[in-house]
Amino acid sequence: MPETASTTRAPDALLASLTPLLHAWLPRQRWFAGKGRRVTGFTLDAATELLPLDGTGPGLLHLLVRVEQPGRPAGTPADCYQLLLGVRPQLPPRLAPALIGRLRQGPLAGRAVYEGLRDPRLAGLLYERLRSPGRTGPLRFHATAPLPPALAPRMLDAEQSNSSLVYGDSFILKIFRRVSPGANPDLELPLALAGAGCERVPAPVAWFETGAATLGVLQPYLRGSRDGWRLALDALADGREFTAEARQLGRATAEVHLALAGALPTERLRRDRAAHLAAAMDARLHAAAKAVPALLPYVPGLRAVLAAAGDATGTGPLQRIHGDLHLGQTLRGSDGAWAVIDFEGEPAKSLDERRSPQPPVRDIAGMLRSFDYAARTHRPWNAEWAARCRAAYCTGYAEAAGTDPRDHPALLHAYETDKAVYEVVYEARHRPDWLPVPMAAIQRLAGPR
Ligand SMILES: Nc1ncnc2c1ncn2[C@@H]1O[C@H](COP(=O)(O)OP(=O)(O)O)[C@@H](O)[C@H]1O
Ligand SMILES: O=P(O)(O)O[C@H]1O[C@H](CO)[C@@H](O[C@H]2O[C@H](CO)[C@@H](O)[C@H](O)[C@H]2O)[C@H](O)[C@H]1O
Repeated sequence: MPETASTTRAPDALLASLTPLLHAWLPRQRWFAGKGRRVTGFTLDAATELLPLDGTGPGLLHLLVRVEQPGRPAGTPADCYQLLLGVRPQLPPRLAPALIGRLRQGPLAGRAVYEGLRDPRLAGLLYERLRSPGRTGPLRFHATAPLPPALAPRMLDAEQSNSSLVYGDSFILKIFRRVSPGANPDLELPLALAGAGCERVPAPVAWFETGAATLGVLQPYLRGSRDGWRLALDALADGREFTAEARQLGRATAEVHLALAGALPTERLRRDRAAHLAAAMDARLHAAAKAVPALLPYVPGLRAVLAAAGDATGTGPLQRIHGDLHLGQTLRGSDGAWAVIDFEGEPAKSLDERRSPQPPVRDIAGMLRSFDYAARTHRPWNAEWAARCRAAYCTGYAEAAGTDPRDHPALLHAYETDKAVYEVVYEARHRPDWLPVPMAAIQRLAGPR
């Protein structure tokens, strides 16, 4: 498809009219990463009309908006978010829950602005755009193979860091919400794994980007699969073991690690790099204790545990990893095979940090924490259930990778601690009711005070 110049006219006037609506709506979105800090203003990086706004039918406006908030470290840009806004003269009743507000000024005054992804007509248009590679204004669309036409869209209602649309139960499109310059690992790693013939990860079939940042990825939808978190909770509720599944999951993790190490550059873990990793954990702990003072009494005990990462040399090379592995990032198909999804890494970390080679034990620690999470959210608490899952997972990993993470217990503890610290901040920001879950781990990992 030839390039179509669809950058919106009068972007400043448009932003001025949208500003009051965004002030009220954006901070309430689950995917808004700047929670707890005031929003002081917006600036536009790009505004693209994927469907004209001034017609009698719906318009689709693609925005990359920077959100100004106080407390940003000097020299770092404001966070940039991707928005897909529907604009209609009248909003049909079925779209009422998607309403963001009505424009009060400017040439489009009176029109309703709404979450465009909730409108099947606009979500369908986005899919059709992905089917025909090419450019629209600053947006570039790519596809690896021809895609079937006209698949009915539905937006997922999962509590997510991004937003996803399922098309006809055949494909799932993830729209990244906070976007940063650089290849998003959620496109980069699945593409590399597909190239390496690893079948544990759904291979991207289309994506769009700006040349600087990845904006969305379309992958096959694993119909009939269930995620590991749900399956683990069901097993707990039914009083069932989950060790066979955990062991298979350990194998799947090892296969993904081996494929990533084969497909992308690795680094030898030298003493200075290990010291740097330990210092970064220490810095994260201090930042976390500042953000969540409940951590403060545990800081001395936790620091001692984290220091072990400084002696990590001799535990294998650094490599690209998943970066935020937990049960919710795994899907078990009807054939019993595990798949791994969402290679974006921890949403709060910078893209550079998420793309840097890491010890694979970080992922293992993430999954071990997840078994603990599942057991902790179930009543009565069943610590032994989690311990058996954790052991089975490590056994499975060792069978496929040839190295057992339990051979380096101090390192494993350090990474579990780092993950639990991350979780404390994550829960305090996003789900305060869940804070006791990682705090229980913090108490255990910090040892007696
Ligand atoms: N390929 C897929 N097949 C089936 N379901 C999927 C697939 N990819 C993601 N999902 C579902 O979508 C949800 C959100 O996807 P995820 O990549 O974890 O997004 P986020 O980064 O926003 O958390 C997952 O919990 C999963 O249930
Ligand atoms: O899936 P995301 O990339 O959005 O990851 C974030 O949200 C997760 C919660 O949805 C969070 O995971 C934590 O809670 C899970 C249970 O809901 C648990 O299985 C994980 O072990 C625990 O870390 C994840 O940390 C966060 O980055």
